[in-house]
Amino acid sequence: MLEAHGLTKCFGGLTAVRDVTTSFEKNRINAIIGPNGAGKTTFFNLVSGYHKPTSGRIVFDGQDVTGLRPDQVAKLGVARTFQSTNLFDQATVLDNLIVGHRLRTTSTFWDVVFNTRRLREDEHRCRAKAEEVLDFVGLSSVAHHLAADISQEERKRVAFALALATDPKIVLLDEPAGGVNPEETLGLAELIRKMIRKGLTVCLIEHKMDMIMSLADKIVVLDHGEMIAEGTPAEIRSNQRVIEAYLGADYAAA
Ligand SMILES: Nc1ncnc2c1ncn2[C@@H]1O[C@H](COP(=O)(O)OP(=O)(O)OP(=O)(O)O)[C@@H](O)[C@H]1O
Repeated sequence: MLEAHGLTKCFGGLTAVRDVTTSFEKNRINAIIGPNGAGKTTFFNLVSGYHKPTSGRIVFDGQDVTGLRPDQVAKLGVARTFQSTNLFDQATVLDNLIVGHRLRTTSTFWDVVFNTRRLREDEHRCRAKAEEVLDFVGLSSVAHHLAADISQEERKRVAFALALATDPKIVLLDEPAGGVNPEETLGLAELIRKMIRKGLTVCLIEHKMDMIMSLADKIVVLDHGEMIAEGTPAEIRSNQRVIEAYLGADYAAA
């Protein structure tokens, strides 16, 4: 569903992603792991159009999307979350979702001035979508709370909801369980499984190895921008190079 072919990104003299070729299958949970600075977020930035690759190609759903803008990539069905979720803290959770969705509707300034039927229909659609995705991520009960008042774990769920509101085919999650406790991490892992049951494809970056090892169908390991391994969790945890570069002896297969 998503393929990288010889993907490379240089920032001046630094090669953040170097000649990465891999693919992520439809309706699977894929993970990218590796030490800090390995190039994981840069890989997401390339795939979602935020950075243009220095060389290489990206193919999504059979279509070459190399060099497309973020909005064009998003329209094709690629959604992403960020390590930290910026919300309008003085607006409710529901309003944050509605605003996120409103930016993608077709009504114009004049529709607002004349309160046209198109505007009212757009508003209705946005609200319905916001309520649907908040229900999906389990946040209906805090829909009317101010974003400033929700927990870190709830912010993570709002990030998922914002991504899901775009009706994506694949969701790229950048550290979805960063800064949340172990019990909440299990809850977020369950939510990711629910996304798969809904037919979505997921690719996540995460440092929480227990979560990744129990969740991922496929793991790609980056180190200094290079892909040093790819495979199932069992293959990755017994890979000597990965153990040395990142996992340490704790995760070596018994
Ligand atoms: N916009 C940029 N300009 C210059 N250098 C950058 C830029 N973005 C990333 N880098 C550099 O590219 C390298 C890879 O960074 P990246 O953020 O992709 O790593 P990462 O694996 O996501 O790390 P972490 O786990 O800490 O989030 C780092 O050396 C980083 O400083």
